[in-house]
Amino acid sequence: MKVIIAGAGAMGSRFGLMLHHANHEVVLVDGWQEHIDTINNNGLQANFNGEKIVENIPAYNQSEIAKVDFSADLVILFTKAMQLDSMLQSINSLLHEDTKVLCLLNGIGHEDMIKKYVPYQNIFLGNTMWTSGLQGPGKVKLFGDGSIDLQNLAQGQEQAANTIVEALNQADLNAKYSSNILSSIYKKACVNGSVNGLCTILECNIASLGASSYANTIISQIVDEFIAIASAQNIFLDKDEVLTQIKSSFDPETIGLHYPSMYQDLIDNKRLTEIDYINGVIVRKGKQYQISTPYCNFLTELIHSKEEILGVR
Ligand SMILES: NC(=O)C1=CN([C@@H]2O[C@H](COP(=O)(O)OP(=O)(O)OC[C@H]3O[C@@H](n4cnc5c(N)ncnc54)[C@H](OP(=O)(O)O)[C@@H]3O)[C@@H](O)[C@H]2O)C=CC1
Ligand SMILES: CC(C)(CO)C(=O)C(=O)O
Repeated sequence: MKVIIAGAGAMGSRFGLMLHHANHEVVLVDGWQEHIDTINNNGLQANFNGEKIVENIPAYNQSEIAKVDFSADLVILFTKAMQLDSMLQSINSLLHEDTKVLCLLNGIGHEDMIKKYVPYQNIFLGNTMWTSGLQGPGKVKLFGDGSIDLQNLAQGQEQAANTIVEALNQADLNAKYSSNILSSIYKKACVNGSVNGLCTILECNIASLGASSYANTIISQIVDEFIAIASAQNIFLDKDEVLTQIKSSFDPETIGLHYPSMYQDLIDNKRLTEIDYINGVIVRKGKQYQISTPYCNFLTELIHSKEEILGVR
């Protein structure tokens, strides 16, 4: 399959590398020129579960991708939420009528943005429990396991969704078709809404958060707020299932040693966070549905305060 990875940061690099290794024809697109140059000169270098590997994958700056002759079967969107609009503008001319576009960003509601650029029948939504971390331009550290859930947005595109699942599984990405992706996205957002903001404020990894005696109480309140907002939109979540998924992420054998992407953004790289697309969405929807969301509100305000203190905002 011919695949464009639109947003080749930590996660885009992981997916690009694994798909390329499985003989898919992959092109990486990103806005970070030093990263692009390093990949083109030295290959994409990875510490892959302790083993050093290099994949030679063509990489382009998003400002030049429109000139490239590459007719993709699949685009995987992996920017940060605040970069999604500009990436979609950059790749717009490469989307032909059959190009499927799969969104794997964290957060809620990205389909509203994607619909402006991509025909409805070509939009596929998903989420992933894979992790990744950039160690510098052209270098990623990959460990642990993960999974992907995805579904077609438009009715009648189930077969196309299953073709994407198959392509991802050829690369051992552990994908499965979801019959209720909106619920799955909310479930994943509960994980991010709990661990990303808290690990960033507390400056710890997921395992240390889980070991704190306060974690369960705080996380239970946050999850209640996500569930209330989801049910106001007829999206139903089982709280026990959600809490089990969150608790499984505490395990150092799964992703407990991972520092969430929000920590990587703010603490490691002094970049803005995606909080407005995770807990912030719950706060905004809470106002709309008149549902009180004090924990999400407080966490969103704390993260914005930290962005200000660190001179990022
Ligand atoms: N990291 C993870 O483990 C996981 C992340 N996700 C989600 O996947 C999506 C992509 O996240 P992720 O891959 O972590 O994003 P990254 O922060 O690694 O990369 C996103 C973009 O940020 C820019 N960038 C990143 N680091 C630097 C740097 N040091 N200097 C300059 N520019 C930089 C690059 O684009 P540009 O230069 O154009 O700004 C890059 O494409 C997000 O929605 C995230 O929440 C989901 C699951 C796990
Ligand atoms: C791995 C996980 C689930 C941790 O919250 C994530 O999505 C992230 O780092 O943003």
